[in-house]
Amino acid sequence: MPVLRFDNVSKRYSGGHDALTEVSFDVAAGEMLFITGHSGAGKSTLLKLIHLSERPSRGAVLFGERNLMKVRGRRVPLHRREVGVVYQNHQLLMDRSIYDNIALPLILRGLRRGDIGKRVRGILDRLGLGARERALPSQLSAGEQQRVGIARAVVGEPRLLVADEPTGNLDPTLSAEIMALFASLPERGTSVIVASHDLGLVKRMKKRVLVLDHGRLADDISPEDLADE
Ligand SMILES: Nc1ncnc2c1ncn2[C@@H]1O[C@H](COP(=O)(O)OP(=O)(O)OP(=O)(O)O)[C@@H](O)[C@H]1O
Repeated sequence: MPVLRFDNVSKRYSGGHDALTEVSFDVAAGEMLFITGHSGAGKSTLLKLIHLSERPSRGAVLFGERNLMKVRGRRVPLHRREVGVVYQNHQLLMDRSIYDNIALPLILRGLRRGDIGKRVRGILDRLGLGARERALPSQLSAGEQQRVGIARAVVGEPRLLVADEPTGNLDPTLSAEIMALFASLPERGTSVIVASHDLGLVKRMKKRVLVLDHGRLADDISPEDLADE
């Protein structure tokens, strides 16, 4: 069963603008893919439908067997536990330490302190931030802050990670590092969807690419086809 299915999804914003039109695709468990397209093509809107910041106007978004149309009220935060989100502006709590920023989702979930410590330190070490856990976000570089945002999104071991232009502000070396980190998540059971308009980066990763054009799915390119270009 796919981890995610878009079934003929359209999204019209209240002003009457069609951001997505009849978009259908599946994401397999353990798959990583990119969504690309021009500015305004609908990439962010598509991701917002997955973590329920927006709702489709027509069609269905299925997360495993869950029809997201039916997820309302108290069930929204429960759904979001299974979907990690990485933004370009990582929205860290600037007055809390790196450790606290990453631990927060686990504290909210009521995990035991010992378990939280193990998980947070594990992810900090993997991201090369082990020595910085007591630092404040303002004491870190932009790339380090972005890694903290990613750590926070993956510390709860979500089934799906969605990232919206996650390397937008970063230099090529850091972008490559972050992409390598994303690419390592599927083997740990997390599927990954990355929206990016950086075509060079998307091509280098050699993953499946969905191309949006004015809200329509214009292409669904397999990694093999990318390699041939
Ligand atoms: N809240 C909103 N209300 C009305 N229109 C919106 C809203 N959010 C986005 N749009 C419009 O929907 C279209 C798709 O926007 P979206 O942000 O999904 O595109 P995008 O591909 O992510 O663009 P970018 O690469 O510039 O971030 C755009 O024309 C945008 O102006």
